Amino acid sequence: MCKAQDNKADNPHQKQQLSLGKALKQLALELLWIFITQIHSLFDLVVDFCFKLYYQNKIRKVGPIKNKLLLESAVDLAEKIRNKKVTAEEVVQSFIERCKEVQEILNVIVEDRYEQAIAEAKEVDKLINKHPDPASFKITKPFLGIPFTTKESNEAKGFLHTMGSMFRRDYRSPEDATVIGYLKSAGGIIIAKTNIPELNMWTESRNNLYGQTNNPYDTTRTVGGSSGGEGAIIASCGAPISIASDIGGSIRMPAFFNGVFGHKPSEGLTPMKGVGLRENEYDISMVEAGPICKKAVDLDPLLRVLIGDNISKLKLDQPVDLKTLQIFYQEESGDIRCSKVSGSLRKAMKNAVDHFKGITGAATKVKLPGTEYSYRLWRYWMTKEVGEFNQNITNKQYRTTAKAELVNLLTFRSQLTLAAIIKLIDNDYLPKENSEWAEKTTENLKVELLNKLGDNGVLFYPSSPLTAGYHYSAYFKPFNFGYWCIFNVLKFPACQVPLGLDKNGLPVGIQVVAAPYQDHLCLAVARELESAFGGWVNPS
Ligand SMILES: CCCCCCCC/C=C\CCCCCCCC(N)=O
Repeated sequence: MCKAQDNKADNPHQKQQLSLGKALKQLALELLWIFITQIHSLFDLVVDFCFKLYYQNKIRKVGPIKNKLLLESAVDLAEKIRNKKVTAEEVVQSFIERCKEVQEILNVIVEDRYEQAIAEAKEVDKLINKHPDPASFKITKPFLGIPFTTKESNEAKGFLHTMGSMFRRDYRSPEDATVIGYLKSAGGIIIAKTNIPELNMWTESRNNLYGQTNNPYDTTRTVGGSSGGEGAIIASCGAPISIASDIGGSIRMPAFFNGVFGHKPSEGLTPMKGVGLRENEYDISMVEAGPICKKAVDLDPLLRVLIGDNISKLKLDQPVDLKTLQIFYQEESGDIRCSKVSGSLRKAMKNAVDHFKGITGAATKVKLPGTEYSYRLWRYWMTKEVGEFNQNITNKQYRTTAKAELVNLLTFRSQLTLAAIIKLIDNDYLPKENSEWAEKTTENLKVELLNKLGDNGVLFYPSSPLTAGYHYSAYFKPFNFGYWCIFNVLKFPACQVPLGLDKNGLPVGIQVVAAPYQDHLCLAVARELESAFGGWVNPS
């Protein structure tokens, strides 16, 4: 038998037939792939057309910015406050006024503490006036007098912490999440909390307590999730900086849909107590807290604050020579569940790649093995996270099921959002992922990407196949968030970088990914892309 096979392989005619068979199989697979993506694109077009019909003439935009302070970076504002060129009170008051102005259109703030924030700003001004060396606050309190917001799911003392769930509607936080405490210690003044999806588990920020948040570039569009309120408030200049969190794209997705910067740091850097329902600081997890801001210059100082003593794990002080950077880029994940990457987002990627080719002389196109399973891999690793969704969704009052909630939904008794019920269906009815396959595929992908990036490489990866969709349209494209969640699976740092607007006036951008603990590379590239393409664009 063996001999016969050997003979077969030795025969050049047979060899030719085998390779012809292989080539035909490859061709058939490629044709099938083209067919599926075309059908998918057609489906997306039809969905989009229907939503467009429904939402036509309903677009509203946020009003113009009259106060120039709102356009500045937090770093510049903090410097001006320290130099007494402007008071903390004036800065805080300016952002509060803007929050009130945009709230009516965006429905972004879920709770505020404007009066206390102004009182705290006055105390900051007193401190600066009597201090012999206010410039020294640059080191000890780099954000002194700077207003900030955070998502509803991050605990902040005295604020509601409902997680967007009817089951927690009266729960108030007795303490700050550790990261919130860090930013307060660095001089930040919390002014408000913003909207999220129920339990942070959807790609739009809508829930039964606070309703739906609108995109400042086009109010008929989503802000993304789960830090959707943060993306919208930063883009519309209601706050200069914010603290968000990301287990499946929750920093980068809203940053992308709202045209601002957002960084998910490397694994295990930010303390997690009080972020969502977490009680421990450094459980092994895909989640990280991180900054959202409209100016790239704010990413680095804010990241330093949020990681506390873990700063020694990063090389934030190491200069980055962009000319010697190795640039890799991938154009599609290859996941047939996802929409095809749109023309405007391909163009954004090409612009970024071409710009860096001009600096480094080269950029290498890649297709990483396993990105076609992004959602399935994330789904598997979610089973290793602390807490069970079916329990958490009722605030642990009882363990619910998809079946029970579907019955409740049909009899108008459900307290849950449709998004939460979809997640229950996914948990209860779709087949579990094979652990051996998931772990091996993750490991292969990780090794492959690590080998490429080393300690001086970055990967440009699409943020998403599509720009911000119409409200509710995410139900028809639930898997597109695979483009973000794959970097939670890998636990690599990833920075969302805005690259202007498309022809519909919606933000475009890319993700910049580096190997673990090479966050400084992501941030250096983000600053370069901002200076080349303009970064955040005023939505008004
Ligand atoms: C009709 C059943 C179809 C089931 C399809 C389910 C597909 C998606 C399920 C869940 C998507 C969750 C998206 C979570 C995004 C969270 C981002 C984050 N918190 O970092």
